[in-house]
Amino acid sequence: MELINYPEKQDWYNLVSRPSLGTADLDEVVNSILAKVKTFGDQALFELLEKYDQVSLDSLSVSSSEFSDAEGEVDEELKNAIQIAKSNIEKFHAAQRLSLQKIETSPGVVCWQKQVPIQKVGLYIPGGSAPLFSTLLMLGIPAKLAGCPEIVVCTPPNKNGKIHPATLYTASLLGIKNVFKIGGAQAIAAMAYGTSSIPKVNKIFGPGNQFVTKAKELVQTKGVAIDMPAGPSEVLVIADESARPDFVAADLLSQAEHGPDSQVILLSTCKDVVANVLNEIEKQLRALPRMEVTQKALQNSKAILLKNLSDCIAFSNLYAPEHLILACENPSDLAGAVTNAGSVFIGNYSCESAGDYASGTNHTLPTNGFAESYSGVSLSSFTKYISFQEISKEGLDGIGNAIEIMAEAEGLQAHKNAVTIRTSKS
Ligand SMILES: NC(=O)c1ccc[n+]([C@@H]2O[C@H](COP(=O)([O-])OP(=O)(O)OC[C@H]3O[C@@H](n4cnc5c(N)ncnc54)[C@H](O)[C@@H]3O)[C@@H](O)[C@H]2O)c1
Ligand SMILES: N[C@H](CO)Cc1c[nH]c[nH+]1
Ligand SMILES: [Zn+2]
Repeated sequence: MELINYPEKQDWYNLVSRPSLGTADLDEVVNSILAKVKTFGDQALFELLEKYDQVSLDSLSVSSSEFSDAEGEVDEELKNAIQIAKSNIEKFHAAQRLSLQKIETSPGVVCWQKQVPIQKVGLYIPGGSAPLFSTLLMLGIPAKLAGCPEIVVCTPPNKNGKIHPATLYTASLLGIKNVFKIGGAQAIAAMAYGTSSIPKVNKIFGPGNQFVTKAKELVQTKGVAIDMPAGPSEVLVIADESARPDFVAADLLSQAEHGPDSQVILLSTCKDVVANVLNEIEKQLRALPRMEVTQKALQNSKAILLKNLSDCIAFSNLYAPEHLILACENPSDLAGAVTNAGSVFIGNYSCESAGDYASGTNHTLPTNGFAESYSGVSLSSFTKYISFQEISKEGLDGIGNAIEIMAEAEGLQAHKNAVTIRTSKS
């Protein structure tokens, strides 16, 4: 991790940039994948599976026997853990249901909204370097709670053409049957355009690597909605003297192990805290099975000394991290000053992994600074709000003149007439 001592505020802008894996032609590669899938459908998907996942398949869909085999392959301990996570995620997301009221804005003018589930949703479950079945809980649970009638799941198969049994067990637990063996930009293209095997959807959800994230960005301009840009994982920790260096190091490593393009940031006002955390990272890193990938992410990562905690929060708000951990003496005070972050973890015992798996919050979150303008996935991500209004004759009499004046001022006579024709003949 690069150590940076007390940078000047004008230099902060250079410090918030995220690493890229250096695929200069990313747009070109992804555009070409999208075009192939749009033109050749399933045939392109089979070819791209061979090219990028080194697997040759006859069918893209997961069969019912694969679902039942998976049930037997997941041990009871993991099933129980998944059920605990499911229960907490359900509780947190069910509480997000809104009670929408009818509002009489003027006498005789009644307006209201109805929450309607998006009819066809596509869930992308990452599986390149790790099978993230937890992501299926994070997307499948709110999709089911919202009442989305058609749920399509795409996830990359392993070299034997199989989906991880825990992913299939989780799908069964949630009552999701449409699971397809396809990953990367090609999976996003399939759900955006539809192929003979994979249905076209209205909105695509889910995190992924740079190919997946770029594909989501490109298809959203072509008629399909997306949740948000949810790319390589990141965490920013603000640690003061009360922080435990071993805990902070463990949290930084937990996000660094996601991939070489992940980034972790440590902010502190105390030299000793930074030195102790960096020592701990070295110690803990050596024991990690994904040491190599984690080390690469750490090369993109920074430990920054700042003058005071209000500078730490100001830097964090500029960085807009996917995850923010406040390992500080008075974390609640700092939490109140957060304006940009995907999800915030308060105090020494709120480890980021808790939000990844089982506390109940959603782990599909905006990265790369997009927390400035996007929220993470929630129940409302799976619904649309349709507005309704019912206006009586008296109601229109009451607001008609205002409408007529405004329409005339905009030079839109037909708009004015639609009111006048109703109100002038009474
Ligand atoms: N922001 C969030 O909410 C969040 C949540 C979970 C995971 N993540 C991130 O998701 C990512 C998962 O990435 P992953 O790679 O493990 O899995 P992935 O499923 O996103 O991508 C794997 C697919 O990428 C395609 N691919 C691989 N190399 C390619 C190439 N050279 N050209 C074109 N396509 C190629 C392959 O088809 C493969 O199936 C990680 O970066 C992780 O940090 C983010
Ligand atoms: N930290 C990831 C979001 O950036 C989510 C995840 C899933 N499994 C482990 N972690
Ligand atoms: Zn994680």
